Amino acid sequence: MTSKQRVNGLSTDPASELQTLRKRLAEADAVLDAIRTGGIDALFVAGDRGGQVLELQGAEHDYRLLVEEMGEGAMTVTANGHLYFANRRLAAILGVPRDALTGSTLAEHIAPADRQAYQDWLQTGSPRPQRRMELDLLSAGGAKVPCHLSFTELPPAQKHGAFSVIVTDLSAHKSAEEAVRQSEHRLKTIVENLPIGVWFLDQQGQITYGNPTAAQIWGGKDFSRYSDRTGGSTGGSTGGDTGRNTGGSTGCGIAGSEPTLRELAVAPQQQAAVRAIRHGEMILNEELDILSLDGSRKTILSSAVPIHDREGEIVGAVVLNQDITDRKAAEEQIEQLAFFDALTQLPNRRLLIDRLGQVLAAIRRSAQHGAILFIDLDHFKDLNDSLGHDVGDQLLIQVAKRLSTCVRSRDTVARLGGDEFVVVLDGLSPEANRAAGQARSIAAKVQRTLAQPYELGTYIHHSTPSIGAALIDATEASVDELLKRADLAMYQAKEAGRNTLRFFDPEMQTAFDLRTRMEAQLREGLRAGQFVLHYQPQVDDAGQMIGAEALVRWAHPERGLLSPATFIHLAEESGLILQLGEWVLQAACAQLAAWSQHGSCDERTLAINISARQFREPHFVGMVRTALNRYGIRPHRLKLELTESLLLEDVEDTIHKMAALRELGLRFALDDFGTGYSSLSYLKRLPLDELKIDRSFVDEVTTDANDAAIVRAVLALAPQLGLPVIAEGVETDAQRRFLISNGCHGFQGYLFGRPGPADALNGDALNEHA
Ligand SMILES: Nc1nc2c(ncn2[C@@H]2O[C@H](COP(=O)(O)O[C@H]3[C@@H](O)[C@H](n4cnc5c(=O)[nH]c(N)nc54)O[C@@H]3COP(=O)(O)O)[C@@H](O)[C@H]2O)c(=O)[nH]1
Repeated sequence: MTSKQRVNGLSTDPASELQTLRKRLAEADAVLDAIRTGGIDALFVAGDRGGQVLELQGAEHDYRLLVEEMGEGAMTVTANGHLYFANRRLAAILGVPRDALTGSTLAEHIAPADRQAYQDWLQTGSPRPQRRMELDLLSAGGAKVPCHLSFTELPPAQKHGAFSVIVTDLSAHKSAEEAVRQSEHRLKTIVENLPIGVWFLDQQGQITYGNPTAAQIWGGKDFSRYSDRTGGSTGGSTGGDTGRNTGGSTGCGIAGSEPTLRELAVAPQQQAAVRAIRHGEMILNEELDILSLDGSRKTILSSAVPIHDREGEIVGAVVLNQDITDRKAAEEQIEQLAFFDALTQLPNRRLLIDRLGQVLAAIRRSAQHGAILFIDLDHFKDLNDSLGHDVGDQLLIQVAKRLSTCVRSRDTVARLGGDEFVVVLDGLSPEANRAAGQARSIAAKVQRTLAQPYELGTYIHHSTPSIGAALIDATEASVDELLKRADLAMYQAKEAGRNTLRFFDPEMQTAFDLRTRMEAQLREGLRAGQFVLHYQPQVDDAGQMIGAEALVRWAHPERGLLSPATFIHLAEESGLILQLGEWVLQAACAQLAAWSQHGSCDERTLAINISARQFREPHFVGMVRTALNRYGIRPHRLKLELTESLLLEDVEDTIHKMAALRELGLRFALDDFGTGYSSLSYLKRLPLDELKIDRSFVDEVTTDANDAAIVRAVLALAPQLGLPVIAEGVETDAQRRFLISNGCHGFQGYLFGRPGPADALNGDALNEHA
């Protein structure tokens, strides 16, 4: 900007002269100020012979430019606090035009709360000391602008007591600082509240920070105290290993010279932090068992990451600890439940199969032998039934303990369920005979040990085991097959009179293979609908058909029509009888429904055989009810044939189920009567409708006096029990006549008709023998 001012000559009037002088002095002052502040580039000095223009140049001009262009605000202030110069930057900071700043007081630009500090300095007598202050200035809109102000008194030659102020706007700096502060706060809040223990360690391994979770994990309230007294370094040993992978992996493990800390520690090379600091290793999720300061044992996951400075030097480490004690306990509990029997704590079937797999693999490598002992307690069921399951459980627990004492710790003792136990022996002789001898002597020991009396509460119990043994060799037999072999041998032991040992042999193997094949075929047969029902008539003494017995047949695709004698036993053992029995029930109901369509057959009853396993099924009653409803059968037309042994198996269950079925309207026949040991008083408790004299008595009833006597006795007794009798297996007319003469009115046998398809039931044929 260019402006020119003129200095005029003086007037001669003293009063006006004084006034003019004053005015001129004020103007001069203003000019000088203008020169100082850069408002003037050139000066016209008037003289007698005109005037002269003086250009303002040089250092002062440079300084002025410098002050104008500088990035800081700058002002000069009179001794009493009025601004007489402000640079562009200051005007921008305050948002006030420069002209408006000149003449204003500095105090009015300072926020009220900060004014006093400035006032105090202002009132210090001249020369004032240089002073720096952080104050909030006020912008034109009244907003606070955080600034740094540097006050410097100007040399007295310039203006007495005047001072300059350099103003730095701290807004950006402050908000950056605030952002950093907030970020730090956020981070700290996160770290303090993390459910993971976090440690910071310096290069000496001293703890510089530990969050509350870290303290909690290690049972210390304030871990920082350990860092004060350690004097320890990463190189220092901190104690020995206290157990399985036991160790301190945190800073306290490194830094501690405290006895308690020594207890926590393990060999330094095991400590994650030490390895991170010493070797720059990054360690992730090492599982460690620790002893924390409060004495509790914990399992933690420990990770450590080295911290580097800008030059890449390791200056410490950050360690993370996660307490997984509860998780481990839960995992162990799950494993316990999944792999161990809850009653005896022995390995269960699943774990046994796994161990057996390992033993088999080892045997294939080593050419040694192993053996499986399949142990079943004799008459265990009787104990359970008579004294209750609690007492039975006590026996099983004691058996489990005794078994474990009979074998080496490397052998496996498992409980399969019920009263079945399995012992797996490995490391037996490579020579088969010797290995069998070894297995035999261990089995004998088991037998002796289990035969000792048991104290079951106040009761002394005697129990014996039946043991099946199978050698494990390097052949291709699978784990399942090996188990089945031992199982089979155990059944042989049972059949041999119990309390004995039987070895699986090759003949058994052939039978076993056959059985396995048959079982698979049976399963397939059921799936493919290969079963049919044949019907054998039951007649009265006039030869009139009163009903029939349904007898299942297997239409085997290769072997033709098979008698149930060849497969019922296997179906029962394999459990397939449940499926087969249900099919028979449905097919019989369907047949009864079909007969209902023909008025003459409408009153026929149909007897079906029920196996014990089927009858014991919890859903048996419901299954029968469903079948009756499905085919709309009048229940009294269906007769269930139950054997004596079935009825005696679990008396209470039998009575309960029979009563439920009787309520539905079903009828019952006692099959094979005379072959068992039924007590008559007991039979009276059962809701029976009919006795079937077993075919074995009928067979020789005319030739064998004993059989004749038995049959007579049964026929004499039955009316007293209120039960009609059917004699089965009647093949000759002589047999029929004997039976009729002794009061029998129901017959079944080849004499009246062989079992055959439904449409072969022929009333005329029956009448021949009437
Ligand atoms: N759980 C189930 N068991 C069933 C079922 N079907 C049959 N069976 C049982 O299988 C066993 C053998 O039955 P099967 O070969 O059919 O033999 C029966 C008759 O054919 C035979 N019988 C009948 N009359 C005579 C005769 O005059 N002589 C002679 N030698 N045999 C004859 O007797 C068998 C009937 O026995 P029973 O059941 O005891 O009345 C057999 O035990 C059947 O029970 C089934 O579906 N489920």
